[in-house]
Amino acid sequence: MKTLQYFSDGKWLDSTTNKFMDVYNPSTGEVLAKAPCCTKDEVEAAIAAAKKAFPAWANTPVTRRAQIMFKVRELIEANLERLTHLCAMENGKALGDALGDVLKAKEGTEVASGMPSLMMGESVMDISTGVDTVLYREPIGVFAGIVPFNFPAMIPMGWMAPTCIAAGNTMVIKAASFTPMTCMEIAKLYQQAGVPDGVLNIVTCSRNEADLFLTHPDIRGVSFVGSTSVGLHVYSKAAAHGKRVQALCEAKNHALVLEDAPIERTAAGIINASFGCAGERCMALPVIVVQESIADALVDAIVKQAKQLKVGPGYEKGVDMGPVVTAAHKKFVIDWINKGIEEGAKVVLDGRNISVKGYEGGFYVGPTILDHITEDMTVGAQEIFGPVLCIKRVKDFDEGLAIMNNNEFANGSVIFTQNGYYAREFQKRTDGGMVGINVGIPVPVGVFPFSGHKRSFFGDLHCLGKDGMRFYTESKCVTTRWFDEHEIKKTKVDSWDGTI
Ligand SMILES: NC(=O)c1ccc[n+]([C@@H]2O[C@H](COP(=O)([O-])OP(=O)(O)OC[C@H]3O[C@@H](n4cnc5c(N)ncnc54)[C@H](O)[C@@H]3O)[C@@H](O)[C@H]2O)c1
Repeated sequence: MKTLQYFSDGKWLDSTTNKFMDVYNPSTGEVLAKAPCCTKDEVEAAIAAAKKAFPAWANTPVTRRAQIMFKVRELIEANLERLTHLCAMENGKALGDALGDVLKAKEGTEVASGMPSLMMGESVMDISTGVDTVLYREPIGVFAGIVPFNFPAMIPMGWMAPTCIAAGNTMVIKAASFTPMTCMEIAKLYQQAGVPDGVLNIVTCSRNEADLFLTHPDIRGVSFVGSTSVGLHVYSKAAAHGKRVQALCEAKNHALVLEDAPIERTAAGIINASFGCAGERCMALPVIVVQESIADALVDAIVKQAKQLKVGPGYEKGVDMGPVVTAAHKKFVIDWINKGIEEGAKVVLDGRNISVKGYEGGFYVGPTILDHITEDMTVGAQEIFGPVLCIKRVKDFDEGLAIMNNNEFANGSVIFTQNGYYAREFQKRTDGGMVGINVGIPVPVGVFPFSGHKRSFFGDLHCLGKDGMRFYTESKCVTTRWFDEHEIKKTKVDSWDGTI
């Protein structure tokens, strides 16, 4: 078992604390590593290192910063297999899902390599007065990143660090306590690529120490991804201390399936979206709203395909679905299934008692499908973050859409139909921020913002794309009057004769 170090001011350090957090291998239930609970002093020292590194990094030409980011991209590419295995090992997700996670970290660095054009300013010249106005964007200072366990590569090292750093800021990331290792391995690649000491720092710590980011005077902004309750706390506390904040939070994404949707293809899209990453992703599809006329046929097809999924250790070839992240989360998911049954759901596939031979200690929950979910059942409304699919039956498009929008979260929403009119109506009227048409998951693309709505997001600027770049920079507007070259025409108000 490995004792992890934290990364501060370009050095990998042992924490002085004697408190550690267990990092499990969820596929076996064994402890894989111990992550330090960094002390308040250690977190403060990482913030101080980021502050010290900021002026030189901000003054490094943006083209040079972009070059370094491209080097990081090449190193991620060269280490793809190793990082994918590590991600599958610490998180439990299947290799294909882990590869997707790491590839998204690579994509983030690719987009950040285009920072010179992303940060390009604007100018306005007023010939009559000889005044030019130039708007440009500049880095802000030290940012904090607070990340969840479910995408150990993509979120810290694809959504946060590349844009933040390429824009000229410095950053301290609080890695997820359950899954800090992939993030740390990618941080080593940043170092290898030439990111100077102190520009990127990674700590692992408890909530109390992480809370320091929200009030510390040297932290200018906070990027948070996690649950809605913590997100609201982070958003309100950090904003009250004058920081810019983006908080990406929970989801209960629904898919509407209309009666003209091809059953087998739709079921395959749903299987991937609902059970990929064992349901532990914010774009997962935990609720299907299906038109009554095809409901039985669709449920049969989903159940048939779900039964074929191979559940096992994420890092083994041929496995479709790994375990959930911890024993406590397994219990949470099973408690929700039980609650759904108490509320009146009909279990058509039950994953509560699954056992994987040779891996009996792993945190497995098999694919579970609950049918006949109605609007009064909380199981169909609250985030479970596990492989649990709820089926709601409706008579038509309007009823389905109304049910989907009657949801406190609005991260993503999807429709399966061949009818162009309904597809268009859906994109206009759905509350979801990320919308899919005939795809199970509207995948975030690095050049566009990733935009949840309602209680799935708090803040003004989303992550990724131009919004991400704007979050990590502030604009400066410079007005210049060229006295030597232009005669200044003054408007004489007292000479106005009243004619309009
Ligand atoms: N909307 C999105 O894009 C998106 C993406 C991925 C995950 N998520 C959400 O993340 C959640 C799962 O992740 P989780 O269980 O790690 O979430 P969580 O809210 O428990 O923790 C998120 C992070 O916040 C830290 N934290 C907790 N209390 C804190 C405090 N008081 N001050 C500062 N930091 C604190 C945690 O240590 C962790 O690093 C799910 O709800 C999921 O929907 C959302």
